[in-house]
Amino acid sequence: MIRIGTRGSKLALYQANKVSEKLKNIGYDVEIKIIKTTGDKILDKKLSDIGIGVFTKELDLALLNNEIDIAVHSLKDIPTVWNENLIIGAVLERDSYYDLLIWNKDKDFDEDSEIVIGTSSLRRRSFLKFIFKNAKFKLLRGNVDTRLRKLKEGLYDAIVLSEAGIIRLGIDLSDFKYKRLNILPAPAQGIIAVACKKDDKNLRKILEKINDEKTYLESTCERTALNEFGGGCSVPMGALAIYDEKDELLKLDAGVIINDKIKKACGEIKCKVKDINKAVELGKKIGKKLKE
Ligand SMILES: NCc1[nH]cc(CCC(=O)O)c1CC(=O)O
Repeated sequence: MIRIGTRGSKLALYQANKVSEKLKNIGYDVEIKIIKTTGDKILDKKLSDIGIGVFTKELDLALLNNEIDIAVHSLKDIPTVWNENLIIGAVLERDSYYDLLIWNKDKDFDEDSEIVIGTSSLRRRSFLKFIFKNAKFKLLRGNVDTRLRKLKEGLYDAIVLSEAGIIRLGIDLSDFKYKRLNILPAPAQGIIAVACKKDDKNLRKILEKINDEKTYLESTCERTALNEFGGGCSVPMGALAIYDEKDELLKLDAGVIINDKIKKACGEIKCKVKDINKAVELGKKIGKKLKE
């Protein structure tokens, strides 16, 4: 029996169920345990103000205390410097990495409008300032349903959500208007990750069987760039790595906002899909470039 730990939100449960299905398909029994995290309890603050690992801490402890065997997370919620005894044992194939801007149907605005945009993410706010120069930003926390309800109630002119979250929840956006934003996603956005204890050799072997190698390579590259630049969720950094399997070429685009200016860096490296060291090398190089 593999005990899966997860947060209790609909999105988290969807993600845990997806991992559960994959494990069942290869012959394992699973059980899902719900654990509340600090990020679920504190709903009136920006994520960057609550601290690092707000969505993982309680699940990390449950892993270390052997109350669960694996924990399922959105990879973008796992800090790059995390816990030396834990490891990402598998990632699932990436879903959409786009951010969506969503607004009420009866509303019209353009890039010069003085609109109020709801988001709790420093990255989204910082990058969007360059598109909507006169926009004001208002805190928006809570699960995806709550956020859409607040938009409908008119508390915001528009809000930003990840397309992956919307698709996973099967949310019908036909009551709204929306478009994909042309901004760099959070490192590892749209990726479901499975964590386990580093010394749990048996479990790591099992997780290897459900791991998507291309996604693992890409997310390692993005997360290395974030780690090299430093700061985790408290820096407005976006990064997107894409591996072309035919050409065996890994490309990374990254950007940060510093003092209201966008700094961008990009690069590429030839490598095999299993060559994680090359992904680390490229991530470090681009992270360093951004720092200069
Ligand atoms: N910040 C919370 C969070 N963490 C992961 C997702 C969705 C899944 C993903 O983008 O990987 C979301 C919601 C959102 O950003 O709209």
